[in-house]
Amino acid sequence: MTKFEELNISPATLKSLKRMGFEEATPIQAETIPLGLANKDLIGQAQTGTGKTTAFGVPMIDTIDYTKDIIQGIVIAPTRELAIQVSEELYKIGYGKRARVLSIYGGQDINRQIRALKRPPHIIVGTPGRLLDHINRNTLKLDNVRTVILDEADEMLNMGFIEDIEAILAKIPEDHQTLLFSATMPAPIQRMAERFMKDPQIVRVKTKEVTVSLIEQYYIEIQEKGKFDVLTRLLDIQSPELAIIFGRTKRRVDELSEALNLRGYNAEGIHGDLSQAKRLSVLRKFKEGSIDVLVATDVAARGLDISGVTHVYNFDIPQDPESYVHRIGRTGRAGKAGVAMTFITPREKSYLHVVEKTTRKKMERMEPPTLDEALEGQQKAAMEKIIQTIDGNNLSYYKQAADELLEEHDASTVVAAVLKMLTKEPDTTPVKLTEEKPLPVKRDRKFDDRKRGYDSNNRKRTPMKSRQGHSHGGKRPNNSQYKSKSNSYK
Ligand SMILES: Nc1ncnc2c1ncn2[C@@H]1O[C@H](COP(=O)(O)OP(=O)(O)OP(=O)(O)O)[C@@H](O)[C@H]1O
Ligand SMILES: [Mg+2]
Repeated sequence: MTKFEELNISPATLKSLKRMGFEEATPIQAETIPLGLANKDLIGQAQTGTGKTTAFGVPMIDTIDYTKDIIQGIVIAPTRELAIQVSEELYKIGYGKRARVLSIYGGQDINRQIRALKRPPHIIVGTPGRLLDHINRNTLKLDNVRTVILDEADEMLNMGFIEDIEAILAKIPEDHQTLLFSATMPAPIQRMAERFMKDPQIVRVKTKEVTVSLIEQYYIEIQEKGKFDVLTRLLDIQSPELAIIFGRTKRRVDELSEALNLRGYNAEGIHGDLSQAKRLSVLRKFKEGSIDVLVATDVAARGLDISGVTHVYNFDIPQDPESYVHRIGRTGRAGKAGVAMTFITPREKSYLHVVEKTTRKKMERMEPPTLDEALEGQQKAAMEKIIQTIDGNNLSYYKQAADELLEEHDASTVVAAVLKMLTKEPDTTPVKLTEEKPLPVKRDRKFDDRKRGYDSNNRKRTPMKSRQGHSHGGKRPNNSQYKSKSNSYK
């Protein structure tokens, strides 16, 4: 492990990092911070949740001239929520230096942004479209920018933002430094990226696997029709602290979150058709834990860092393997463990293989839990609740009533009744879920799948042809498989 003190970081920034509670640099930080400080162009690839934001944030913060109120650094990110999150992290890293960081993104009042830009920040963080909008209105001047960061670079290039990015880069002086970061960097995208870099250093943290080893990965082969009941059983058995469920389309996300609410789960959806205010409020509630299930399209797949996400469910398998890597990477962050479950319809089996080939890791097959197993899981959760309440040791007020009950019934009957009350029995409230058509059968990965059909929010995948098949035997779930372990950076 490398100490931040060994990396040539300024004392003010070292202090900020301490304040953030970071003790040692993660491998990607140890490798890229010195290169970034030495003004090198670089491509940094490391697994999800391993601290890439700080890896690019520290050199950016430490190479700015704070005597000047001009924009010297720009970070481009694919989604609004990510732009906000990155700007917050940069603010924390730059706290010691009193760095001023501003995020500008679509869906927010442009006049407010224009007013904020009147006193230029040191660093601007934004989404490509809105940045370009300001450039075209002449409200954003980038002539003094010397560091450009593309976070989730592969996603932005893949999503067809290359022209926007090139138009932004055209407004920045030639001799700027460019840093690209992502957990995934497919070769064709990397070649495309290198077009606008100078002799980039490529830093790949050497690990066997693309995904984080602390994430247990399972798949369940299941017919489209059976997905929802199995999902609710899994939620009951696994009782995640916070869970993210990814669906393929916006309609899917709406229907799923409504269905989950009907069955008594505390869920809300997030996707690109919601107002920005709604997107932010859903995310805030999820972070605070006032909702514990977030249903999302891939708009939430990249970069978002929400502590407490113990489980990720791919209700629909993603269309490309990179998306899988990022989706499941919303759990298992910063040394914590996580569980990822992926539903695969028999027709979509080929996608499983494509994902496994890319991640170089096999997902473990799991049989859908039965109703009995779900009930057992519920009972176990109820028992845990009772034990926690006993440990809380605040029971004196209830003792007399307890003694009265015990005079008339034996102890095990009383406890059984309490368990029954605390157990959520199977709920068969009807829900509406439009069947999603399976993805087209995939033979090999040739990048033809890259021409994805995005809507105006650059999110929606083109719906494809459909068929269903059969499922067969495999491993049965048991509760121990579902538990997350906690761990720290080694
Ligand atoms: N040196 C460190 N020590 C401890 N925690 C850290 C350190 N660096 C970053 N973290 C924390 O790790 C978490 C993940 O960081 P970050 O979001 O930068 O990951 P990432 O590599 O960008 O992931 P993704 O690929 O999903 O975008 C954050 O909560 C961050 O605060
Ligand atoms: Mg990141």
